[in-house]
Amino acid sequence: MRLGGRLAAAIEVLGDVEARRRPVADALKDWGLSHRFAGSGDRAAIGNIVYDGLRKKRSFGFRMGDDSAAALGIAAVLEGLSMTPEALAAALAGDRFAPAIPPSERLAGFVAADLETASEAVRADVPDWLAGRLASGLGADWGVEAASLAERPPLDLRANPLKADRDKVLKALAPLGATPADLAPQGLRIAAIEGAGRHPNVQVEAGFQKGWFEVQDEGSQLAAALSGAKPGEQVLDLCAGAGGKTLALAAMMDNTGQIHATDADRQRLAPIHERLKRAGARNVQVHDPREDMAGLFGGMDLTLVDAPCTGSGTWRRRPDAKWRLTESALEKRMAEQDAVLDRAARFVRHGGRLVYVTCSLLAEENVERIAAFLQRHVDKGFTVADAGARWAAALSDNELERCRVTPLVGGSVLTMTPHRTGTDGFFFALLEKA
Ligand SMILES: C[S@@+](CC[C@H](N)C(=O)[O-])C[C@H]1O[C@@H](n2cnc3c(N)ncnc32)[C@H](O)[C@@H]1O
Repeated sequence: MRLGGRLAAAIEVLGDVEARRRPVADALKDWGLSHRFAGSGDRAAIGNIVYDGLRKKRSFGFRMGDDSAAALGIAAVLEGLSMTPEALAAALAGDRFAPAIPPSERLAGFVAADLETASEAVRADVPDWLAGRLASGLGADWGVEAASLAERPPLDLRANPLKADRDKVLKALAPLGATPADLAPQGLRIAAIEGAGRHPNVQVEAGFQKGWFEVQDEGSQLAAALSGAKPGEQVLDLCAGAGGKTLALAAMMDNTGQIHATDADRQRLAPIHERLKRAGARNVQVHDPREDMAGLFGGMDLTLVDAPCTGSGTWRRRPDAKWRLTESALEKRMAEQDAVLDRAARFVRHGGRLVYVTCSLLAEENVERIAAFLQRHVDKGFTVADAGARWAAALSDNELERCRVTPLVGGSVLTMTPHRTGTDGFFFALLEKA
């Protein structure tokens, strides 16, 4: 396909996402199924236009003076492929599959538009109703922080020391451009894609099949590392999902002690079995959601709540979620977070730790949930540990400023963001039970 056909396809998918308020991955998959002639390079290029258009939907709409699917697709091509309006017009000339494009003076207006005259929510590429909420979670520079959620993300991997050390994985993946991650000790990074490129499919690599590495955002790796899981401990991963953090914990514990992994959703949990096998993790017992786990009450050294959340910290990877999020969905997540924290508290032994993680940057899902938990459990002996000190102990001096540390009742909690930490947005809190 030439650029015109790719752009037309992207506009069709953007229209579908908008009209049916459906996940972008589903819309792209459907388009692929009904256009089997499109090769993998075409699909990647179409995907880039669609994702870029959704990431910057508001600022592109402002600069184009139009937020239709066509305007967003054209803006994404101009910016994503660094094309001038003239170069775009020339590339589409004579292409019968190309969409109509606005007159060149309007495209010149897009290039010259001054975003400084736009509202902060437009500059940050977020819905208006979320602006104040992001500000209370991220502080005065929330606009810059939120805008970084509209950039293309890197592909992050975690070497699995149960099977291979990081140097070995780096060597194997050097041809794919993998480099050591900045902060996570086992992390590797393949930079964000440029132009019409695409990330390599690392899951077909022999090293992946042999369990040498996993795909995991560096923020998720750091959250697992900060939990301080140690060999020999009893650990409960209560919201294990497909096991991203479970696998990281198993490696930290060097396959000793015991991790109990479960999730409310059997379908989400299902892939964990295959992943554990491939990673060589042998200290994990997976519990069906229907199982009665009362036998573990009061027995865990570490209970991890990787809570269900709005996922606002992952908008780089799932930009459609940013526009679909509603206040009622946020309230529902908050109620789930309270419920799962209350359940988790029952498993923590005296002297044990309760770790709460979200991939959200909204204070309502983060620091406010911890504050509400402490109020509900005022007589249970939970205190907030100094997560900032844990971060400082784990990283070198010049990296201390890389995450946001918020003091909270005698301790502190952490927020990682694409802008500061170069990771997805994550919140981390650790409570200790006296
Ligand atoms: C952020 S995801 C977990 C991701 C996973 N830990 C990882 O690292 O790959 C949150 C998970 O919480 C689960 N969940 C939601 N409510 C729950 C509850 N009340 N108890 C346990 N799990 C729950 C969801 O099914 C979902 O899989």
